[in-house]
Amino acid sequence: MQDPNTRSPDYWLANSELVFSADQVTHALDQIAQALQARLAAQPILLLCVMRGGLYLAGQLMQRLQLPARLDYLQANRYHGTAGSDIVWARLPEFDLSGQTVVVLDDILDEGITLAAVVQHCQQANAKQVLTAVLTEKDNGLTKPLQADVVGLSVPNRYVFGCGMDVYGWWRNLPEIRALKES
Ligand SMILES: O=P(O)(O)OC[C@H]1O[C@H](OP(=O)(O)OP(=O)(O)O)[C@H](O)[C@@H]1O
Ligand code: HPA
Repeated sequence: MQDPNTRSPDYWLANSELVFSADQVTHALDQIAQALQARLAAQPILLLCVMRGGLYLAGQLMQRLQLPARLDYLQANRYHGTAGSDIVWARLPEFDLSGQTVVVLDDILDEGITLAAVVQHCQQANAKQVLTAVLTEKDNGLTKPLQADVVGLSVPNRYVFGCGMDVYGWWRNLPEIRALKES
């Protein structure tokens, strides 16, 4: 079998199916922003983007949230190709989280291990409040270590990509969400 790392970006498009259109994603982004706005009112917040996948959601929400926000990021890597493993912390936030209202942003809550570890980090750094928002949650039937406060879209129990999520590094920039075909 061919090494998936050597596949062309077009291969992944051809071997996938649409799950949510760009319009559906836009609607979900509007709803995430509204839900956060309702919970936070005009409170100053620190947006904490979980790189790399959270970048798309963070960029979209920054255009929608009308409250005083600062931005920081961390990088937690857990997936190699389509398989999860232990978290490798490539970067921790630069801001002092102590006393802050932190809004953690990520592309997907799959097994929940990454988001739980990020929330734990914020709590250990004495954040005043930690809210979590994910663009998608995978409907995989697992008992997860946490639930996100705000979830945009529920995706099927398949490997999905687009809107921040990659398939072997490709297509984080896709404005729609697609799922790999089951072989
Ligand atoms: O709920 P979990 O099973 O922990 O999976 C979710 C995490 O997996 C992905 O990160 P990844 O490690 O692939 O890094 P990336 O953000 O650079 O794609 C994704 O961006 C989430 O952070
Ligand atoms: O289905 C997925 N797609 C992209 N990234 C992911 N990280 C965990 N699950 C996924």
